[in-house]
Amino acid sequence: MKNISVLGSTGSIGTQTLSVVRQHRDLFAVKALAANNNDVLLEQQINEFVPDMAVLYNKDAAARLAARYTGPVKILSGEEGLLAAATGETFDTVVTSLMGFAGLKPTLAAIEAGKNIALANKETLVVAGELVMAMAKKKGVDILPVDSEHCAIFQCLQGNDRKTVSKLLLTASGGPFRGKKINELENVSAKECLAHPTWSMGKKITIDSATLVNKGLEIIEAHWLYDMPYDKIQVVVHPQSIVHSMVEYIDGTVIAQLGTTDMRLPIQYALTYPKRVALAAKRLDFWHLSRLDFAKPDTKTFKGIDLAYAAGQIGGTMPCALNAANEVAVEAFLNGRIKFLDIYSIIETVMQKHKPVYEVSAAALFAVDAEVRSFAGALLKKMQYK
Ligand SMILES: NC(=O)C1=CN([C@@H]2O[C@H](COP(=O)(O)OP(=O)(O)OC[C@H]3O[C@@H](n4cnc5c(N)ncnc54)[C@H](OP(=O)(O)O)[C@@H]3O)[C@@H](O)[C@H]2O)C=CC1
Ligand SMILES: CC(=O)[C@@H](O)[C@H](O)COP(=O)(O)O
Ligand SMILES: [Mn+2]
Repeated sequence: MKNISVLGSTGSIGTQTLSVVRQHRDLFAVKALAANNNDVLLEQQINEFVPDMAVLYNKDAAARLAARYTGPVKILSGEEGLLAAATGETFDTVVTSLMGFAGLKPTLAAIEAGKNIALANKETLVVAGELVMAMAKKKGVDILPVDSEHCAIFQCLQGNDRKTVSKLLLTASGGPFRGKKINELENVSAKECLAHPTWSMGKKITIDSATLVNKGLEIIEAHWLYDMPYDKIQVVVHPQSIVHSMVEYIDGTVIAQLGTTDMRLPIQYALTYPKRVALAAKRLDFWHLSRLDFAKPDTKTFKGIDLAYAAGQIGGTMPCALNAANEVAVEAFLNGRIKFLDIYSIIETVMQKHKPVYEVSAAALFAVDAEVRSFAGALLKKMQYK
């Protein structure tokens, strides 16, 4: 039996993690749940899974829940609660399915407490990859990738000598605007951006897919997870999202992992590795799969990939600055305060201004994140349209 904590249980990855648990009550027990605001869904999850503790980061939401809940589960709130849900004694694995930089502190705390990490929160590795991987190694804990591309690569690497890898090939759907040119992107709406062609996901990552910043974040994530230099990580546009990623070896062999667009597959693999267990879900039907297409990404129009390569290669705290700028810009875009292409301008301006620090401690990262948010907030005031 694997005892798990799910941070971000009410979100896209969190709810799909619980769907995996529902299929395998004999394999998994949920010991902690954490979310931010959604007290109604969290209460349903508490009643269904009866964990030891449930956390709402937002104290008002936690107070709402505590006022009506009369059962046995301990209700906690705020950062203290979130850290308890990352480090509690009754679970050994933490699924980090929170969105954004908010995932860093609980992930570091979970690793420090010796928990294995099923990592969905890619921002953690983007901002603190070196720190997180070193800490995990020191503590002897596993960082198991949930992100579909990284889970695919993880599967393609099984049984082969890492020294014989020549290239990681990260596939990208290309997002809802694949094939469009800059002038066609100027006035796209948040609604159009949120219509991802192949995946159903939370809002922030869906906007990141439209800008291809998601693929940029995934390049940095792959760099740290697989200790791979940036010039050996290549992005390939694959609009069908069936090949989830590939590994090329020194003899020219390419191993790919294929599957449907169902995140329960990588979530489950991260939770059962090294075992594979059944998953009741749709299968690929190769008789009716008419084609698989591959192409070079248009990095001039969709600058997310090159911005991330630049941030990764500069190193130090530059990826942290890129991430904070992107989080501020995406939120502003979703709130109708800026236009789609402004997301790139905000990231570029922040990266031009940021002086990276190369002693990357957790404290340095929190300082950079706060500083960039404040600077990007000021930029927004100058450029917002309403
Ligand atoms: N969705 C997907 O298919 C994929 C997602 N990922 C990554 O997984 C992560 C989660 O994405 P996704 O599930 O789409 O995001 P969602 O926005 O759907 O869900 C985010 C979850 O995090 C919770 N949350 C946010 N902030 C806090 C906080 N401070 N404390 C506690 N809980 C918090 C939210 O709670 P509430 O509901 O109460 O607001 C919600 O449960 C991201 O890093 C994303 O990049 C990676 C690959 C695929
Ligand atoms: C499901 C998943 O892992 C997402 O990160 C997905 O890859 C997004 O699709 P894009 O390829 O459009 O970024
Ligand atoms: Mn992905």
